[in-house]
Amino acid sequence: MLRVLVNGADGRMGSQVVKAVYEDKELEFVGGVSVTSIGEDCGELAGIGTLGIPVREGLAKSLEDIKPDVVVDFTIPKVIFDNAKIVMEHGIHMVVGTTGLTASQRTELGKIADEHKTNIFIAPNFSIGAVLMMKVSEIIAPYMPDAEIIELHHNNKLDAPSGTAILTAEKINDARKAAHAEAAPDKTHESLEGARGAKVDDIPVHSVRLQGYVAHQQVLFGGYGELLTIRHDSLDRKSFMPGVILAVKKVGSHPGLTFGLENFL
Ligand SMILES: NC(=O)C1=CN([C@@H]2O[C@H](COP(=O)(O)OP(=O)(O)OC[C@H]3O[C@@H](n4cnc5c(N)ncnc54)[C@H](OP(=O)(O)O)[C@@H]3O)[C@@H](O)[C@H]2O)C=CC1
Ligand SMILES: O=C(O)C1=N[C@H](C(=O)O)C[C@H](O)C1
Repeated sequence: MLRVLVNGADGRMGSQVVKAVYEDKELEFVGGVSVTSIGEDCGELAGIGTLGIPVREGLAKSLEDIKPDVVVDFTIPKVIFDNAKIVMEHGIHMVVGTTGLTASQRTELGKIADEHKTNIFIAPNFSIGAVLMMKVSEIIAPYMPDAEIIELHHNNKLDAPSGTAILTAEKINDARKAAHAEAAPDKTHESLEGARGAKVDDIPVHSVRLQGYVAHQQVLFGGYGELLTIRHDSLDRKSFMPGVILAVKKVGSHPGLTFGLENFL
């Protein structure tokens, strides 16, 4: 049995992960940590006890007390780098779903993993449909290099653009560069700043935040007299759980840093 601790256990994603770990016969849920609460062996999922200590200290203390095999983190972009560092310094494997890590932070975390002979897996999106949306976009990009991304999320999301949109744009950019394919120049002058979205590389990304959405993305490719649109919708956070559970089971056998769920499929 792999012993799993969930950081951000009472969040929208963390609470789903707690349930998914509970329900898996090969995994043991050994504790949950969040800002307001920290506890061991949450018999009743909602009843995590409070220690009343700062969350950073709370994470370190729970690692020392509980000694999990794997920590899954779904917290907030501001703290994820520190969280991952603390976990790996304790020699524990880490699965990161929290968005916001830059490429250089990921590289640094990879080095820390190597130093401590522990493994870290990071994925901006754990849903199979989103992974396929990115894969298909990579395949299309050399043939239709003009692309824009619209990502649509619930209004409580803290970051924009989404981690998925950034990774999709990077993959499209890499694929069109490798094929020496170029997008048409953008001739538009913005009379209102931001009208053309944010640019990841040269790819415009538009972020929508509205109550009612969960997690959605459209990748729009334009061609000569034609359009191709790829759309993915996560309608329920359960869509991320098979990917999270797979990562928890595989992280121990993949040394150092692994980035992206496609590496485990
Ligand atoms: N990779 C993927 O497939 C997915 C990634 N995400 C990403 O996961 C992250 C979490 O999303 P979501 O569950 O919706 O967010 P929530 O706001 O619902 O949950 C955040 C959790 O983090 C805790 N938290 C808040 N501040 C801190 C802090 N300073 N230190 C430690 N923990 C803290 C909260 O504790 P408390 O409740 O006590 O305040 C809560 O448990 C986001 O970055 C999001 O983009 C989301 C969906 C899928
Ligand atoms: O905050 C969310 O909800 C999500 N965040 C991830 C992202 O930023 O890409 C994954 C998914 O889109 C849901």
